[in-house]
Amino acid sequence: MSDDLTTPELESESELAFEGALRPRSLGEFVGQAKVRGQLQLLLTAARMQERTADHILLAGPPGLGKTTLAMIVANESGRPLRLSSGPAIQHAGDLAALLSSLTPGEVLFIDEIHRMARSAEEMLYLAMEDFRIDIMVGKGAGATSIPLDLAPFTLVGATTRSGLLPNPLRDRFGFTAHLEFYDEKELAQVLARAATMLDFEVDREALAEIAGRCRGTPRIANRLLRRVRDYALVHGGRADVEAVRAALELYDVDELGLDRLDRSVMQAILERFEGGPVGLNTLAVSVGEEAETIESVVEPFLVRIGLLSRTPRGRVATAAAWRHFGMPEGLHERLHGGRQAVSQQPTLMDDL
Ligand SMILES: Nc1ncnc2c1ncn2[C@@H]1O[C@H](COP(=O)(O)OP(=O)(O)OP(=O)(O)O)[C@@H](O)[C@H]1O
Ligand SMILES: [Mg+2]
Repeated sequence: MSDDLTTPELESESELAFEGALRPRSLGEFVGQAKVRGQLQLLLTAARMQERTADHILLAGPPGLGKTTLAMIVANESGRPLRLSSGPAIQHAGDLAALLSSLTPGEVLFIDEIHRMARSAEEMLYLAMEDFRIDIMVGKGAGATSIPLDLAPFTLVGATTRSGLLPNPLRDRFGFTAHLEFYDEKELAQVLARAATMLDFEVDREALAEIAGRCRGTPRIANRLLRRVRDYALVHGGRADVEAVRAALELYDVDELGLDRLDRSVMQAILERFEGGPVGLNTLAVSVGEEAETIESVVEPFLVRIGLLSRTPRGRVATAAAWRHFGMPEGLHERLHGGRQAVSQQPTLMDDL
């Protein structure tokens, strides 16, 4: 399904195993994010020189950009064991107390989706991060007492796709926050070249560039598309060249901008049925037969990012780039909007096309 190919979230167990095999294991192998890599390198080196645990690290950014990978690299590079947990698994302060009190000195604790942890646990975590100490409540009501418990020093690595949802006191207790950015096409081509080598899959350089342009700035999608192209080359027995990439991805409804079927039907609805907009979210959702929530959180962010759509107070509006990409007659657009002024004039990725 095309939807599966282009969602940035992890799709299945088999994908998890596939990703595990391709994950870079050191900062040196990690492609792109030069700024974050430099910052982490410094932080880890300083900790090593002073023989202490590294500061707590928050990794923030959209799905599939390398947060889990970096957490593993932090443990690897500092030569410490890694303990994995996640926000949804910490539903009570007691869950966190059990986890924290079982850490060995210097361990790296990774809490994925940290914004989904229970409130009561968050408060316990503040103290733990700051003083390596927690207070355990014993008993109930008037007879309740708190027993302080010292913890082994540890490094917390938190990951979140929604850093805005983290309470400030928690955010402030991280010594360093890494904001991961979408990757450019050159970096994605490097991610792909590395993965192809590891998979022992021979693929033309131009073919890699062609895939890189279609993976929405996201290494996870890059690796996933590479897998489909590999299938295609295997079944059709030809070279893994640009033609094979085009044919394979056309089969899966991923176009040259990385748009999938739903992205296209949203854009086409705005252009064809609502004459380019503005159109309200709910009207739009009904017209393509999708939940408004899906359109808003899954479809629109990418369309906005690549400059096909703008969200205005009056509703969703197609940009000039959208009219060009979908091949609407220029004249029609002009007639409807009285010239280009009516639409976003911000320079976008699309303007390079
Ligand atoms: N900088 C990179 N260089 C090479 N491969 C990468 C890079 N970043 C991510 N990848 C690959 O992309 C895949 C997804 O990365 P990862 O699981 O770290 O993303 P994530 O940010 O944790 O996503 P989520 O928010 O869904 O948990 C991994 O298999 C990894 O191999
Ligand atoms: Mg992850």
